[in-house]
Amino acid sequence: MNRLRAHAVHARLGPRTVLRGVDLQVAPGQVLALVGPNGSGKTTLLRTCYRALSVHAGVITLGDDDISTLHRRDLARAIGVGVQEPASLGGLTVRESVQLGRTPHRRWHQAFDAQDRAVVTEVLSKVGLTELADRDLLELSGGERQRVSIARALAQQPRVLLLDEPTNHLDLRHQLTILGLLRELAEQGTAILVTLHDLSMATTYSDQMAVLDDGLLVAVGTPETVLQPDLLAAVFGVNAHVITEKQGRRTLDIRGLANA
Ligand SMILES: Nc1ncnc2c1ncn2[C@@H]1O[C@H](COP(=O)(O)OP(=O)(O)OP(=O)(O)O)[C@@H](O)[C@H]1O
Repeated sequence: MNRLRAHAVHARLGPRTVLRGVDLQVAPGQVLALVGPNGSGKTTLLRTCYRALSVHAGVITLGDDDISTLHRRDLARAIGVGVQEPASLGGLTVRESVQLGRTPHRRWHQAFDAQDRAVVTEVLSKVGLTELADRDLLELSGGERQRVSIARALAQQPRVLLLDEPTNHLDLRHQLTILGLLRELAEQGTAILVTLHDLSMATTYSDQMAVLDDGLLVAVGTPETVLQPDLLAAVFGVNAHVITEKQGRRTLDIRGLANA
């Protein structure tokens, strides 16, 4: 029902074909990390998944529904999106901005109620923004803005969460907080598709990884099956391998550049 799936998706930006037949699915309870070099098409794939960009060919489905046929409000209720905040977005406080995540749950002109406010307060606390709740967005650092964007998506309480580089600009403590939150949400049944540049974090925190290279999906599976040394060298140009500890925890041991 809440499975998000890309079927043979092609996407174009201007004259360029950026996605070339991508098949991918993320199920409830799963964190799927989408990784790949700069320009491989990660953001583009994410954008097709929340209809910010139309597919050139193929289809994106949520359960049995083609997302292009869903009413905007139904799509917004089902899919939460956290992307980089534009720096110039001011005139709202952090709390007001996060509260906008509740909009799909309200009728037209219906005021936010006590439940909305409780959700917002909880989410602000989870991402460490309680102290900044009344600050104008213009007065935030890059990492703080990033957490506002994530908080707004979480306040939506979506069944599917799409996040583009959520750990960008975040200090290590906040990176671990956010990735821990994603694990918590997945355990509660949310389907999570997240783009990450940090392969180590992706290895440790995801259930599944998908590797995009020049618009093609070249591998999908658990981090240890996907991140084979040959793939890490060919796609990312690094000499690295996954270590699985006895307790099942995975880490990526990065030795350096592949040809060094
Ligand atoms: N407006 C545009 N017109 C034409 N090509 C574009 C446009 N925006 C991006 N591209 C190209 O599309 C390709 C995919 O870009 P995309 O942003 O999806 O990659 P990405 O994997 O998210 O990259 P990064 O890791 O650098 O964020 C890149 O080759 C990029 O140069």
